[in-house]
Amino acid sequence: MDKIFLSALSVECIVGIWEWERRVKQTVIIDIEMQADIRKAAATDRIEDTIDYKKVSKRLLSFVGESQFHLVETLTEEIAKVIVTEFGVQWVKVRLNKQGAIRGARDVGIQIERSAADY
Ligand SMILES: Nc1nc2c(c(=O)[nH]1)N=C([C@H](O)[C@@H](O)CO)CN2
Repeated sequence: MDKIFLSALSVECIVGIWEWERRVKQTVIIDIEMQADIRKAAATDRIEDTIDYKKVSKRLLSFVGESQFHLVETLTEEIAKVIVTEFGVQWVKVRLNKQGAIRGARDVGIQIERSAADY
């Protein structure tokens, strides 16, 4: 399975369950893997024949940056739904890291895999 990946996309957003987190944006770091058959685009050399990862990154920067979810679970799920439903991706893996959220731990977050059949 060919994949297009986008690693360490850093976005500031409102995410958290504590009162201060509803007012102060925090940084989440997002890793994406998308199933993609890259052979047609490789043969035609046309961006129209593949998933434009720039468009995906711009959409995620906007969606996540404007989001105000409480749980990282909800934010991660909604990111996967945007990618599958808006970009015609058949399978996606999303890993969301809320770095620094837990004292003594560098990383904490969620990793999910979703397919078009899930929506
Ligand atoms: N499973 C989860 N546990 C916790 C979350 C979360 O989003 N999912 N969030 C928090 C706090 O917002 C924390 O990130 C900041 O102190 C705690 N537990």
